[in-house]
Amino acid sequence: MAKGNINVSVENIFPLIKKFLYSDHEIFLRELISNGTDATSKLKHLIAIGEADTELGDAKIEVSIDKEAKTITIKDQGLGMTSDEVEKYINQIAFSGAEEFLDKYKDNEAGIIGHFGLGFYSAFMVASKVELITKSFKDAPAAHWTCDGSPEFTLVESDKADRGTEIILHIAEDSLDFLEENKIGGLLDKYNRFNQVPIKFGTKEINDPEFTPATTKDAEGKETTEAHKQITVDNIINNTAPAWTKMPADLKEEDYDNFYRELYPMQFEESLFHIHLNVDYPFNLTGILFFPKLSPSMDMQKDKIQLYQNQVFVTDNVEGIVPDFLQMLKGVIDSPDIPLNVSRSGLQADGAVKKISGYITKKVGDKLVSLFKKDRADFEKKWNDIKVIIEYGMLSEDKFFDKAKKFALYPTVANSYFTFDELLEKTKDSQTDKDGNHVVLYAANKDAQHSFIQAATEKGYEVLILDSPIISHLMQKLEGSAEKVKFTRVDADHIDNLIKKEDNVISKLSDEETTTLKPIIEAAVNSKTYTVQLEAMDSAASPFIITVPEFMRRMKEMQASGGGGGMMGMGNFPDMYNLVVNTNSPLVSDILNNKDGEAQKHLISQAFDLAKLSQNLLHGEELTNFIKRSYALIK
Ligand SMILES: Nc1ncnc2c1ncn2[C@@H]1O[C@H](COP(=O)(O)OP(=O)(O)OP(=O)(O)O)[C@@H](O)[C@H]1O
Repeated sequence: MAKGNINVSVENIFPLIKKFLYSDHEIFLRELISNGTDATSKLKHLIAIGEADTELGDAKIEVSIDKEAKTITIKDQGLGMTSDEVEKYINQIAFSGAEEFLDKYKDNEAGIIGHFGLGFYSAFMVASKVELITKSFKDAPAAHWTCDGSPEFTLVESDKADRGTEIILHIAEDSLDFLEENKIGGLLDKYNRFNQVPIKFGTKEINDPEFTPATTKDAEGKETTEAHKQITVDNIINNTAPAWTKMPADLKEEDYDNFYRELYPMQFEESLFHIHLNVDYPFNLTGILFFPKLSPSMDMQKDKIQLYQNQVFVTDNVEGIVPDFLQMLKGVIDSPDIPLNVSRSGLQADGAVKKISGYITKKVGDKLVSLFKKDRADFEKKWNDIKVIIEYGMLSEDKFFDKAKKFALYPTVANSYFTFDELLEKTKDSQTDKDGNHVVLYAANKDAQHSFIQAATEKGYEVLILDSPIISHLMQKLEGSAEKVKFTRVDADHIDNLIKKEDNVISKLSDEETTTLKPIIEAAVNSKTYTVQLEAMDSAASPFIITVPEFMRRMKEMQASGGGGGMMGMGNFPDMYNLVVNTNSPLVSDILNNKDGEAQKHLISQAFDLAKLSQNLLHGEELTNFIKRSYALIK
């Protein structure tokens, strides 16, 4: 029997391991299963190259719980270890590996991604004693290593006859909850549901596939079918060949749908489309990303992109790996090239990670281009569900902005969908004002801005419907990308002022009359919020129109949705409106010519309230007064 000290220089590693992030004790299982998986893959490789004279069989990893003995056992059928190898790999390599990991971890507590790399010694997070019984595929006696959490260990021969390694964890008193089947089942499902080697966790009853229940008829012709024969089989908890590990050419549309359902069993909406990632140079990455159907009631944070490493779950926090705007996607990425023992900030500096992030952005862009080209009608149908992600991407990544010009859509109130270039082409002649500004008209809400939309469409203008929260930032960017293009919301002014043409409307009122009228209206309106503006417009247009100056509104919106670009302090600026009075409207002439001061005031108030009403600005006492006044008028 051998006894020894693992490493005299660091006696305190065990208490350190135990103290290691309390909530992450669960990773011990993933680490030990990964070792079993590696041991199985290595053996497979050795057999393949003729260096191991043995059969792999249907090698699996078995996880079992013994509540009475208070143990959890993880048993593999991999290459095993000789006694000398235990000495080398467990006492020296694994130990110094754990030591190194903890050393890094100490300085970098919460930042480490997925806490990979602690390895074999993570067993001591939950166990007070660990036994390792192993038999190598080589012709050598089995070895039995025991360690009770002190740096001392024992190593003796064992009579284990079958190849592979068995780790027996004697669960510590403070970790007994790990002896619950549900707990272990949950962890297997979280970390290992796509493990490369099958994992057996108990058994289950299934209908015997070899057996066909017989149906018999009695004298009256009533049919009875006998019960199905049940058999007990291994409960294999994982799918060893998930869709993302296959070649895109080998998968059909329904395979992707099935995988989406497998990944998110609680998600009842189908995904809109998928992007299969598959690259092996200059880095290794596979995965499938899904564009989810975003519905406002859905908890967007719930089903996130999952990061795997060689089919083992690491984390669903892909910050720093996947560009921000794509974090609303779902699916899986699997890459052995993402360093996990660094902090999040360390990730950003990593060359491979930067390339990965760039590659994902490019693939998503390419896929969108091809979907758009392949079936534009279908793309238009999906636009509402994907626009937020794309608009966010256009704002945050310049390369994506350039690519998105090919497929980003701008829907109109009449349900046409234009690309930006198509829109500019279509409206170039009609919507360019006398100063050469190409005015892109848009509305944020079809109902609220109804009268303005109508006025614009009657003139034959195209009005876009742009209602995303970040759209004001995007408009700013689009304006910057095209010369003399100006976005203007339809209610920013009277339509004739939004796109000013050469033909000036002649005012029915003389300058003198206008000068007389202005203070009369200002006195009746009596509000600092409204700036009265008298303008000669089409006589059929409304007499009073309330407008929100484009610049002011957009700055406020940009500030509200964050992301910079807004003017300092604009967010707190009070609402300001223009009250545009159409001096060519017959009603305005009536107001001017009415010599009864009270009646004149009444007319102004009534017209002003109607203008407010059309902008949904009439509330409370003002609304009550308006209704009373209106009834009085029709009496
Ligand atoms: N189940 C096992 N079967 C065979 N060898 C094993 C097994 N578990 C551990 N080993 C050996 O012990 C070594 C150290 O294991 P440990 O888990 O500490 O680190 P690792 O697996 O090399 O790396 P990582 O830090 O990523 O886990 C392994 O490299 C392997 O040689």
